[in-house]
Amino acid sequence: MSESRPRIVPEATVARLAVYLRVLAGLADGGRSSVSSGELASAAGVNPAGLRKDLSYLGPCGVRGVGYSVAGLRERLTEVLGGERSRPCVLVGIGRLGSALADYAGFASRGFQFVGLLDSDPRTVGTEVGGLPVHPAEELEVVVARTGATIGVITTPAEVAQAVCDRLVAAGVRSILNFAPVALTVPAGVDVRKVDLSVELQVLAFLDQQRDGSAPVVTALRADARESVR
Ligand SMILES: NC(=O)c1ccc[n+]([C@@H]2O[C@H](COP(=O)([O-])OP(=O)(O)OC[C@H]3O[C@@H](n4cnc5c(N)ncnc54)[C@H](O)[C@@H]3O)[C@@H](O)[C@H]2O)c1
Repeated sequence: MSESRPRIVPEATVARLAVYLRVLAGLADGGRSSVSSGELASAAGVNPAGLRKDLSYLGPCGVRGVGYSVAGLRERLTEVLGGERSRPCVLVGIGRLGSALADYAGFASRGFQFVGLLDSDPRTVGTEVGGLPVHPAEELEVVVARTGATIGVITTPAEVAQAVCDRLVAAGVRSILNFAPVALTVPAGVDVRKVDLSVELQVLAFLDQQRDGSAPVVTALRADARESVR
């Protein structure tokens, strides 16, 4: 009985599955029909054993000696990651970063559609970014209810991010992507992912230091630890 229970996919694996999907989309655009595990692993920046372990969550999908069908694996990953459904997102804080995100067309092609933009600055409210009008921040609950947004993206200053998050959650949003440099507190049942480019840069700086032998205390990270920071 226990064999039929679905395996829980760890969050770090989900993030890597999304990277494989992006790599496969690029290969498909280039007209490729198959890819070896070595090539896919290298393009995704992981080791082949890690790739095979990650893909084992999808069930059988590769053919020994042939590799993976680009279309087949892409379809399976899309299905598992829920990318077939369009996900409506609201974006709060339409400043420099928020405007750049709202104006980026690449999210829609991956199934993430901005459906509502909100800002508290009267100079920004009423302007259009990426073809959408910016609504006053007070309308957050109305916009979430009207659009059925399921993901809230926060690009406000850190001081107000928790309050914005609380309002998104109270309005029924269960997935938050936070760019503000603050750890948000959310009730059980709500998922928060934090994006922090400075952490990524710090990791790169450390790996660079380690490569040239000037890392001060930790001289080597275990291979699996290196894997988990990617
Ligand atoms: N995660 C990263 O790697 C990364 C990179 C750059 C910036 N940031 C963070 O992203 C956030 C935005 O940065 P920015 O440079 O775009 O700032 P910005 O000042 O240009 O934009 C912030 C916007 O939020 C709006 N705002 C303020 N309070 C609000 C509220 N209560 N409700 C709705 N809107 C509100 C402001 O009017 C402004 O338009 C900051 O927290 C910054 O630290 C993160």
